Amino acid sequence: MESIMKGIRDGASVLDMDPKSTVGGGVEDPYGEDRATEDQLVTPWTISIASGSSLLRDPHHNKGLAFAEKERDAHYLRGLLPPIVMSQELQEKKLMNSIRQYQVPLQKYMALMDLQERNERLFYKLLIDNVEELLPVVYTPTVGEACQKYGSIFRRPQGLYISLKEKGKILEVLKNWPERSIQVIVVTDGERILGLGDLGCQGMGIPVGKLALYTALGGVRPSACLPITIDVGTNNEALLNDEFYIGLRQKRATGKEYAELLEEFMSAVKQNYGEKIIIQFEDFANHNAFDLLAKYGTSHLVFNDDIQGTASVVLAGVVAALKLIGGNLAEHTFLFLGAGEAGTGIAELIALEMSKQTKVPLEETRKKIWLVDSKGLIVSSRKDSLQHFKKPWAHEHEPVNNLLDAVKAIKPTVLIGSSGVGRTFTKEVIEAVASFNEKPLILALSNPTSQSECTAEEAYNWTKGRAIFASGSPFDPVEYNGKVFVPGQSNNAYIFPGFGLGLVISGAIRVHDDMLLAASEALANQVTQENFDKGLIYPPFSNIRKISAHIAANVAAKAYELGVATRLPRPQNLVKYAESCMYTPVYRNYR
Ligand SMILES: O=C([O-])CC(=O)C(=O)O
Ligand SMILES: [Mg+2]
Repeated sequence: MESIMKGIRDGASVLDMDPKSTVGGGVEDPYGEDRATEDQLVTPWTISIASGSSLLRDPHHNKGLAFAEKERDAHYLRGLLPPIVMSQELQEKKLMNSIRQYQVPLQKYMALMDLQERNERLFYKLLIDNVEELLPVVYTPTVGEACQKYGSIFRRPQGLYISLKEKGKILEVLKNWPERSIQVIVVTDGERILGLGDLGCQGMGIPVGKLALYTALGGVRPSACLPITIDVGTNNEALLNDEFYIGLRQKRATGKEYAELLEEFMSAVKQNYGEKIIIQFEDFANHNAFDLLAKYGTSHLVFNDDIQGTASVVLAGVVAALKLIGGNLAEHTFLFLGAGEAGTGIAELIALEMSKQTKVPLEETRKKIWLVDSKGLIVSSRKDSLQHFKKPWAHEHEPVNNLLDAVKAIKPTVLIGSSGVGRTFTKEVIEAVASFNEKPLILALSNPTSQSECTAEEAYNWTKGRAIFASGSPFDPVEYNGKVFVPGQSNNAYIFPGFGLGLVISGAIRVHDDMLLAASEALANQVTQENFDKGLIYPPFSNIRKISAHIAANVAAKAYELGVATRLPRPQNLVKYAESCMYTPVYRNYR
């Protein structure tokens, strides 16, 4: 009972098409009609999909009760559905009602994952229309808990698992994935999931969640997104002893064995998908993250979200915050707690921007930025024993062995937490920062909420309401002295979906630091006076698709300028073009 359906697989295909054409042409029809003419509808956009009960089980095409009478006739659905025909809007209302009944966030997460597997368009419609409410469910903090319990809540695979068992066969494994035209891969090896540590194979929740945002926030087609978890074992004893653990039951492979598997993976990906495939590294441990980025940054289109995405979002927040705290970027002094991927990545991008603004060499601008790690302030006398990514931050200073003393010695105007360790911005630390800043900028970036360096309430209380505060995971508004303070969310979710879209629409083949600066600039420009008046340094997520289009346009423009864009000719109006390419989850008509 196969029926041929002529139409676009899931709406606008972002790449390889003419924006004026309605076929794969990026222009989404708000009414879900495929208006293309018959002869435009030839392969590759003519597709064959299941009908009847298989159609109801195909999440890409299933519309549930929204199948119209004619569709029910044409696709053998008569009798398989109750008589009512329900609009997508009413389905959305019904699902939001039921999700709101759940008290436990993990139950909401599971309900949403079930929906994604049942009816993809409805899932994305919910996520897009209710982004502020649902982001904390499909993303941080709930996705962290989901990863911790992934074995127990596992129902169906949502991405590709590549373990040591697949060594020598990775290309074949990639070919097992049902979709062909992949544009973005998010890959993790599970060693540093948010600030929760080594969750091994159960890290899969992260690529799945990140890619859901690629679609909902950045408009990349769901069928172009591929979540991958590389399983080389785990050093997490609790997981190794958990009877429901889904990964390899062995200690992590390292050294040559690890490098060879990654090498095979990287070349198989390029061989299978070509050089324009985006590979986003996510939640690798420091010791692998920097090396992988350096090794593959010159041969592949790679992007490390924790180093580069986080850097770009924080730079945007800092630049926007200058409107509230005053001064130029180079006039500020930065102190970080945490000198890993996020800390050093952010520090470097801030130093780079300072250097561009002031024409002062990078080696000099770096001196405005100080980092504290588990052993204290990073200073030149520690240089020999430092990991390579910390060395640029080893400035001349006498040793200081804790954060509080470092705050007193350095007197930062901006305090940034990138440690992965919760509650490390103590009352003394925050009070010290507040003692020499009228408006201290405090960013507690570690995720999920349990790992945040301080809470929003602490930041406002301990600074007597003077802090400009943002955190990686969301906090509710706080009332202090009769005034309501709305904390911002400084999370790479603002950046990577639009950044990726920018790479896709320009056909970029490499990521360059200037593209990260371009993304930051676009995001900072989206903060309105109304946002500033509320003390916000980021625009609300409710506008994220517009924000992503602006980020994409700025990134694409930079890719053209740098000569790494392959999609020619360059579209004139890149913002409009980006918008026109974005996937929308409105149901298609199958008639
Ligand atoms: O996933 C997030 O919320 C941000 C991020 O990349 C991380 O914390 O590793
Ligand atoms: Mg991450």
